[in-house]
Amino acid sequence: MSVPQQAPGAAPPRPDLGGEILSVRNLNAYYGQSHVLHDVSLNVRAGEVVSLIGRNGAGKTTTLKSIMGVLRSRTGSISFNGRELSRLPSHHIARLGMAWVPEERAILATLSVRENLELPPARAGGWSIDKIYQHFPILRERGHHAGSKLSGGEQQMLAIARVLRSGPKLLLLDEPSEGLAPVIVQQIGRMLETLKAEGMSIVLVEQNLRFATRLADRHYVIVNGSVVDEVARHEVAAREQELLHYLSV
Ligand SMILES: Nc1ncnc2c1ncn2[C@@H]1O[C@H](COP(=O)(O)OP(=O)(O)OP(=O)(O)O)[C@@H](O)[C@H]1O
Repeated sequence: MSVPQQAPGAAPPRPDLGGEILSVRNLNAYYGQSHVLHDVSLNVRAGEVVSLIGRNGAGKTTTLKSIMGVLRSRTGSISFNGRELSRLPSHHIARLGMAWVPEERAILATLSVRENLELPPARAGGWSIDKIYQHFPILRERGHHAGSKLSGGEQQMLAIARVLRSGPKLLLLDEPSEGLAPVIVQQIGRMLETLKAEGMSIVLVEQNLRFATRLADRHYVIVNGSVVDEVARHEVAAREQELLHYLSV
């Protein structure tokens, strides 16, 4: 697999990025006695797309779950818009403007696309259904189809669109390209590019390097529960082999 070519050092830093929206410091996380994350530190600026890349079992999903408060057995500091989250339950964290789209997508199979979109309570700043349909017309076309009748890619789009209803400031996306055909992966990529253009901040967990490098401004490499490297977008081409090595089994 090759990644998009960029001249090393050529990409300008994004002057449009805001201040730090998420700051994770020395995060340690546990499943029972099992110590899975070791002093993970990372940060995200407003409007930035940051990827977490690494092999199966590296700790990417656990990092998202810990940030979102779904996994409570953790230590360290997680600051979101300057607010410390590490003692808050996940529903409180969601109300502060963070949204998690898990790998399993969790859309409701018996409800239609529209009903799935109507289910989350619309909050101030949340996307209206019209805005969602305008940006992602495939969901309008499928509006009356049951969740179970959607393709994997459409389910993924619906799962992402649904969380926009609550007006999140930061999206945590767990392997949105997982299990999808290349042409569908491109559709999801376009959807995320649209969100990026709208100024959304995103943490993207990926094993698909091509997909991650297309979207992300920076990459954190996770190996055995630790962040071992950080690679900026403009360094990707020069460090492609290293990145591929991190992901190879
Ligand atoms: N519920 C759980 N109970 C115990 N151990 C777990 C649990 N979930 C994950 N683990 C272990 O924690 C480690 C990190 O898993 P995690 O799911 O975060 O990895 P990942 O990088 O997201 O990889 P994948 O793409 O396979 O999900 C792995 O060793 C995994 O076996």
